[in-house]
Amino acid sequence: MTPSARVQAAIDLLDAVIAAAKAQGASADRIAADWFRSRRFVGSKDRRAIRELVWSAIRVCGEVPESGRAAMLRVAVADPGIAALFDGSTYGPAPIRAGEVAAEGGNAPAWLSERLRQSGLGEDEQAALLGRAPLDIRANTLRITRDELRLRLPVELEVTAAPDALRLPSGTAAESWPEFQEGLFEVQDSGSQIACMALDVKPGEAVVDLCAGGGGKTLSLGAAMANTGELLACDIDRARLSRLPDRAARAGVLAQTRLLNPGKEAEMLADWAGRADAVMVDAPCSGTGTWRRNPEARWRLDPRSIERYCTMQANVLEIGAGLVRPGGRLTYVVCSLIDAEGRDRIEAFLAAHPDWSVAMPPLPAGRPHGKGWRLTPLGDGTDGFFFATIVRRVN
Ligand SMILES: C[S@@+](CC[C@H](N)C(=O)[O-])C[C@H]1O[C@@H](n2cnc3c(N)ncnc32)[C@H](O)[C@@H]1O
Repeated sequence: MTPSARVQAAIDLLDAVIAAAKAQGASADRIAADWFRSRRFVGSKDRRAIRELVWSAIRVCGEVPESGRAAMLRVAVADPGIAALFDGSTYGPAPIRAGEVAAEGGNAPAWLSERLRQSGLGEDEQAALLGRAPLDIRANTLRITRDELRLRLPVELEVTAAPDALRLPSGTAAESWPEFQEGLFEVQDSGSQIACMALDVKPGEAVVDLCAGGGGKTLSLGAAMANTGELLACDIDRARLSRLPDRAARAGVLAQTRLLNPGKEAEMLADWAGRADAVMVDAPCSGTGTWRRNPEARWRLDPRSIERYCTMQANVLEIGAGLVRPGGRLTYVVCSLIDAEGRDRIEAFLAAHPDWSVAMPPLPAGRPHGKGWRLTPLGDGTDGFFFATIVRRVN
């Protein structure tokens, strides 16, 4: 493909990504995968270049762009090399017309940028939410230590603040390595690893991961428990939870799973009521801390979606709290940096439940935020997280 044809291909793909974002359809990753699958003639170098162009355009457009062309024109504003490729050549984009308007730049839709500002994130912190994420892995301590793993892997690795984490360059295909198939490591952002440390689980404890999804945090908790005690992973999403048993088998983690019916969670967990030593509540959230991985997610949010997440978060926090024994603890986690979803949720919970108090263990990165803890891409090189560990008073 010529460089101009790559730009036109990126414009076409962006049109599909924008339409899906407006209709709450498939993610940009999914759309790109399907798009390339139906164009097998596009070689791997061209694919990489097209993806690069598409994701650059998604990153620079704060508001949902009118069209793929308008989005690519925003890239061209800052990059004369791209502007020159609007040359009208065969398969290339038509030349830029006098007065043709590029999509609006910025970090996020204006209302969302303002919510982040009110949550203490300035322009530089917001810009860092749109950087490129490295690939962090976690040595599976059931099988190997971080140092031993480092010696076995074929690449240069950085260590991060999380004690079992190693950092690889963005886009490394680590899941194709034999060491991954052997369960020696998991792919997990260092911030997520540190959020798990906040629950401080110990061998022999009875632990529930209430919103386990595909089990990213369950596997980390199982390793910290050295596979002793009880570990129950729950979710209301059958498809997500069904991925957990295979992952747990590969990692050698012993965990039970339980699919919950929405609205009947407490009933279906009656055997755990007031019994858990520790509960992880990795709540559903707007994901503003994960834009490095899926920057187009910011085009899908509106103020009502944040409210809906807050309602779900209050619900799972109550359900999780009902499982904790007197003297036991709960870690509430969101990968969002909007205070309504993090800091304010914990404050509201504590105000309504005087028998609970905050008890954060020492952590290797991040800083206090309200009654909890915050990690950010700019400050910590991790995804953005808010989390807080709270303890139920012994009566
Ligand atoms: C942030 S994701 C979890 C990610 C997962 N813990 C991990 O580390 O990979 C939030 C999860 O909460 C689940 N969820 C939403 N409402 C729930 C409820 N009422 N009870 C249990 N899980 C719920 C969602 O299905 C989703 O999988």
